[in-house]
Amino acid sequence: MKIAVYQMDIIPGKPEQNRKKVANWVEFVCKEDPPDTVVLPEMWTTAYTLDELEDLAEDTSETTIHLLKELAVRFQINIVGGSFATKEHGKIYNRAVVINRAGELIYQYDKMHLVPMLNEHLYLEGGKNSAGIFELDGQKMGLIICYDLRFPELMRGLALQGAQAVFVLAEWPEARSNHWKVLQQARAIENQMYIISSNRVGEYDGVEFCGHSMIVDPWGDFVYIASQNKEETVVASLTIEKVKEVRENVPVFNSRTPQYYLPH
Ligand SMILES: O=C(O)CCC(=O)C(=O)O
Repeated sequence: MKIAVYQMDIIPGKPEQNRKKVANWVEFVCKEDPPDTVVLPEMWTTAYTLDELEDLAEDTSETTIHLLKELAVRFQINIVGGSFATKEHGKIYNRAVVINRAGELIYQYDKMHLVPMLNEHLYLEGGKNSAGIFELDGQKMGLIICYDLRFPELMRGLALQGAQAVFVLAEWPEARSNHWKVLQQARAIENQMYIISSNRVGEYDGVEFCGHSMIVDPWGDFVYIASQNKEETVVASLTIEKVKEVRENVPVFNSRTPQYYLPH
C-alpha cells in the first residue's frame, strides 16, 4: 500500500481556506503516481483555536466529510481524513474519519484522552466509544490522535484486535519532540506493526509544532521521517507481510501472560 502523508501548516480558524489547501494537495499528489491512501493531521480545519470552536465546529461534519468523500471518489483513493472539531448533541468532539475509495465513511473515532496541559476538557468532550479497527484494501488498521500516543494500552488493544498498521494524527509541539519520536518507535516495536503519523508544522499561539511526520516499520526502523519545520509530503509503501515476519521472528504476542500483571 502506497501512502502519502500531508505534513501541513494549518491556517488558524479558517476552515474554508484549509479545505482548499487540502483539496489542492490531494490533487497534486494524485496527479502522476497516485497513492492508495492519503493521511491528514489532527484538527486540520481550524488548528487548536479552542476558544473559537463553539462557532467553528461543524454540526455534523457535513462540509468537510462531503469534500473528503468527493476527493476519495474522484481520485479513487482511501483517505485517513485527520480530525476536526465536530458538534454533536451540543458537545464538541475532536473527531477523526476514514473514507474508502468508494467514498464511504467506514470509521470514525473521537479522541479519548484530552490534554490536561491545554485544558482541553474545558472545550472538548472525550470520546466514549470503543476504539476499533477498520480495513483499507483488505488490510486491518487503527488510528489514534496525538496525546493518545502516551497510552500504550490503547495501541496494544488495537494490535490485539488485529491492526497491522496504526495512524497517528497530531499537532505535537516542538517542546516534547523527543517523546514524539521515541514513543512512535516504541509503539511500533512493542506491537510489531507499522506506525504512520501526520503531524502539523508551523506555530499557533506561541506554540511551535515539531513536524517529523513519519512511517516506522514493525522492526522500529524509520521508513521515512519528515523535516521539523516545513510542509512536506511523506510518500512510502507499506509491506504488510513484514508484520507477519517480525511477529514470527520475535513472537511477543505468544509470550504474553497478562493474567499475571494486568489488574482483573
Ligand atoms: O502529549 C503531548 O505532549 C502533546 C499532546 C497534544 O498536543 C495533543 O494531543 O494535541
